[in-house]
Amino acid sequence: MMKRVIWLISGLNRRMMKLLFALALIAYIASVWGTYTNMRSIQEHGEMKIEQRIDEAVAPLREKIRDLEQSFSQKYPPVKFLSEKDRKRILITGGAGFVGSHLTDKLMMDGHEVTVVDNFFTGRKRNVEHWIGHENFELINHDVVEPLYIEVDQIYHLASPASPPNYMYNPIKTLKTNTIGTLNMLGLAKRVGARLLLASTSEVYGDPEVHPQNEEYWGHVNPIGPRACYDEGKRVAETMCYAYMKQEGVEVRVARIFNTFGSRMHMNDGRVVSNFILQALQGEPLTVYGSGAQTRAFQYVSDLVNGLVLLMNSNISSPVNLGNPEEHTILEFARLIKSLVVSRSQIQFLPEAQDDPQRRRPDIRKAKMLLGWEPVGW
Ligand SMILES: O=c1ccn([C@@H]2O[C@H](COP(=O)(O)OP(=O)(O)O[C@H]3OC[C@@H](O)[C@H](O)[C@H]3O)[C@@H](O)[C@H]2O)c(=O)[nH]1
Repeated sequence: MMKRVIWLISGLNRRMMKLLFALALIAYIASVWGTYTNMRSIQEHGEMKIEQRIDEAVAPLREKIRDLEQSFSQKYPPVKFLSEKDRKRILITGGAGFVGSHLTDKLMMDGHEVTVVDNFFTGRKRNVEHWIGHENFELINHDVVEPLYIEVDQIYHLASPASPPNYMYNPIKTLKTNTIGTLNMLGLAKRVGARLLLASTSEVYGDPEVHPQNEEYWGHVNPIGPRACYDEGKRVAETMCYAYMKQEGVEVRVARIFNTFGSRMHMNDGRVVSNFILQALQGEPLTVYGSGAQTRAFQYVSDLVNGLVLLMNSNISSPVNLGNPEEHTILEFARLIKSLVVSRSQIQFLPEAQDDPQRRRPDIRKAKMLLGWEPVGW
């Protein structure tokens, strides 16, 4: 009996022990789970706080980005919509230069796709920066002395330094640009079937013996003088155009550009208009080379750009003068600029520049008759 009782008690004890052990285990698991969930909630709370702080810090940045995005989409000058059939793919070599950048503006605003190629020797990114990012615009840092492989319908070949101090600074480079560069662009025109317009110059007439200069005149150029790198470079560039036209059937247009002025001429350009304006504004002497009796006629850049576009889209393959026929002496220009700026500057006479053309005035009857173009001034 006693044994049975002891066995019962010990049996009960074993069950109790098991029960107690199970309860202890559950209590332990519950406490571990409790601590875990507690820690998680603290962590989640912390994370929420951090996220909130990040949100607070980023909010003004997000606003700035939104403002910037809005300003990006509004910053371009207005561009016409052209249908696929009318929209052309146009390459402008030297498109970041003085004339090139104004031409870029016109063709972009007319709704075309414009690719500007420039080596930034005299051109400046600033001149076309207002188009950067526009879907119709592309800017390529490239020297035309190297071949270029792109698909285009029209090529305005303007790449070359144009101011006498600039083109004389590195005559070999000027020659390479106007010879190899022009060959490369004519090769491109031939490959892709594009029409090419060459920006030639009144300098092909040299120091002219015919006045005013018409397109029939062959010119009077010193082939070994300091200006020859540009004058002869442009003359042979014209020769190349007509060789490609005759031999390869390339469509060419040749604009003989006379003296031009306007915005985006660089302060250090060295040509007479920018020199005189800068000198007059700074109260420095206006530097007249020689007696000042040599003559020029100046057209405003917007007139020139209109003429270039008209010529490109015409059927005139022979050279066309683009310039303003209103001729004045350089001394008259010096006096005019001095009075317009209301400057106290003196006029200083410096030695005459070698081979400086003495008289220059375009005969623009051809442009008037065939393009309906004449300068309207500024
Ligand atoms: O400070 C100056 C600068 C120039 N000049 C004179 O002003 C006249 C015009 O000189 P520019 O340098 O402006 O231009 P140029 O007419 O000599 O050459 C220009 O011709 C036509 C274009 O193709 C080119 O842009 C450029 O070569 C020249 O007689 C020159 O000697 C001055 O008297 N003072």
